[in-house]
Amino acid sequence: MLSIENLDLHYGQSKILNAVSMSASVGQVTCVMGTNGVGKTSLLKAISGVHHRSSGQVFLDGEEIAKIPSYKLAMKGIGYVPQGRDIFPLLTVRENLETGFSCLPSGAHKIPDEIFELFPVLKEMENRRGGDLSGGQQQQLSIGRALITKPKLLLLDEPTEGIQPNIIQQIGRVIEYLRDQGDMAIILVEQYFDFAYNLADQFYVLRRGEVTMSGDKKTVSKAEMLDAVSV
Ligand SMILES: Nc1ncnc2c1ncn2[C@@H]1O[C@H](COP(=O)(O)OP(=O)(O)OP(=O)(O)O)[C@@H](O)[C@H]1O
Repeated sequence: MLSIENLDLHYGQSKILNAVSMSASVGQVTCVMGTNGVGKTSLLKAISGVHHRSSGQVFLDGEEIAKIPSYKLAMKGIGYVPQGRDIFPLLTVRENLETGFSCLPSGAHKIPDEIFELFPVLKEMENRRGGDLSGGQQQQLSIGRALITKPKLLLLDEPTEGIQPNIIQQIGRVIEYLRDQGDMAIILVEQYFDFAYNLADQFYVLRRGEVTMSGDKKTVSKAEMLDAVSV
């Protein structure tokens, strides 16, 4: 459903991604792994249209999307949970969720019960300001807000960063649930190796902006994957 071919990305004169090719399929979690600063976030920015690639092609269900602005890509089904969460601190939890309505036709402006079933704390905190939530609660809100847009491709940028273990487990269960529903592709950028390994169906390892290893979890051992990430 997502296919990337020879993607280059620059910030000014600095080349950050070099000929990256990858794909992601519906019903699978595709993990992008790598140490700090290798270009994982930049890759998600290129897919979501937040920062456009310099060359290469990105296809969503066969349509070339590399030059489409991010708000239009959100309407086409790309849900983005950015690193740092980007919650609107002065809006309530409900209002944060409702910002996702802008991607939906006016008849569909309702928060599905499923969001509160997946993240009960969002119901409890519905009228609290986003800025008053803990980091873990904000992460759940950020994922919930992306799900409101009914994505067919969900991009998650380090959802475990700075989050307490019980919420990490809960987020892991939600990712598994979404994968098993079988109607979206999930790209998970993650540095927490065990979390990523447990969830991954396929993976790509980035190093200095290049894919140095990729594979299917069925054919690559955990030790091989860990070696590739740690180099
Ligand atoms: N807006 C920007 N302008 C210039 N350089 C940038 C910008 N954003 C990121 N970079 C640089 O691009 C490189 C890749 O950054 P990126 O955030 O994509 O890496 P990352 O793998 O996601 O790292 P981390 O795990 O630390 O988030 C880094 O060297 C970073 O300093």
